Amino acid sequence: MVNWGVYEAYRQRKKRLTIDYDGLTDGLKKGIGIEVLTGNKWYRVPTDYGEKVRDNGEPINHNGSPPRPGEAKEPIDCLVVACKSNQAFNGIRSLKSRLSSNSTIMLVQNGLGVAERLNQFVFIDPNRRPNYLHAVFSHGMDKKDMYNVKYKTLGTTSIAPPASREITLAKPEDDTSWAPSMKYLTRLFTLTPSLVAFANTPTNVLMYQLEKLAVSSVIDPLTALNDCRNGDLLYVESVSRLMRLLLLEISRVIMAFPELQGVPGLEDRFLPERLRRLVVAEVNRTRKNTSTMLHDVNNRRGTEVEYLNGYIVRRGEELGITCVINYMMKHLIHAKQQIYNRAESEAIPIDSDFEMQDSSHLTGPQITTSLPPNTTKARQSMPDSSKSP
Ligand SMILES: CC(C)(CO)[C@@H](O)C(=O)[O-]
Repeated sequence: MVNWGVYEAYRQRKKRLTIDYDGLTDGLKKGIGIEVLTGNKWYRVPTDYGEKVRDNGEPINHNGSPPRPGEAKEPIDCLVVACKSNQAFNGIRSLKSRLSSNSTIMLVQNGLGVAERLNQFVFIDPNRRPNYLHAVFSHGMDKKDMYNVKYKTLGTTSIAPPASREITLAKPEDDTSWAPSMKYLTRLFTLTPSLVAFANTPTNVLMYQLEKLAVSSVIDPLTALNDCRNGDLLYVESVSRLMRLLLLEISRVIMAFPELQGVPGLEDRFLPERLRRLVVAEVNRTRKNTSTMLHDVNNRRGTEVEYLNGYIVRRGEELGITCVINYMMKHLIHAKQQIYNRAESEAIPIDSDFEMQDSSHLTGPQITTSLPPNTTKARQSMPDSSKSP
């Protein structure tokens, strides 16, 4: 958990994580080991920590020495990271000393480019780098509160290692080079019925991820900039025009990806018009919702924009394709955050340790932690995304 406030909310909820399936609640009550992040260190929380009574009402006698959290240092074999891309980068960075070339990190995000940036800035030595798996989740869920989700529509979980950027047309995709922790994690997922998980090919998983990225790269910044619900984007002529321009660039970049060359049906699948239909379907499906980027901007948190539009801009640059509309979107989001922060520079609510540790320039405006408790100050955001974290 990313701070003690999050742990306290979990404790108040009687340590229950619940999934609501059509009114039937599946509560997971016990046996979950919890670690909490504080000052860039993870602490393992003893089961009785902060408790005076057991679940059955019996008082707990700590014999004068209540259990205290100790720093968690054990190596991690398998790590599943299902938070937003900017948080994933910072969270994994804080676990660096516990991850090795025997570990596997499963990344489950709408944004792309987390593994690349981890390799560039955190796991710089290729021989000591953990393995990665990507997972794409298509189950429909609604978050009711922090520990309670409602399961809405059946989907699947598709898993694969990252696709290679080298052109490997004739090379079959096999698992002979998979580390034991990659095989273990994949088996664990595929043997869990409710996840409907299966091992897929790297290119198939990448294409699912790119569809999600295209959809989020349109809906998230447009709703965050217009401060509106997803459904408000429909039937607005100026929005439709912007949507088409964004998707023209996104489609062009994706079709030039070296790792997708030769994939049958690529041109049809990533045609701007097909992507537009995906966006409109998602806007309709989530029309009453506010997007995560709008939430983040309004709550003065870092956003995923560098892993959505920013990813397209960076991949476009590598391929010689200039993406001015996506570049403008990401800078409009950064600008909005910087303007908010400057206006409130003496009173930014700090919402979590996680964000405070987010020293990444990727997430826009930053908050310094070296000030006295009641004084906060806007951090300067770096002018561009692609230098150092
Ligand atoms: C807009 C969205 C619903 C697309 O799936 C998602 O990216 C979100 O909530 O930000």
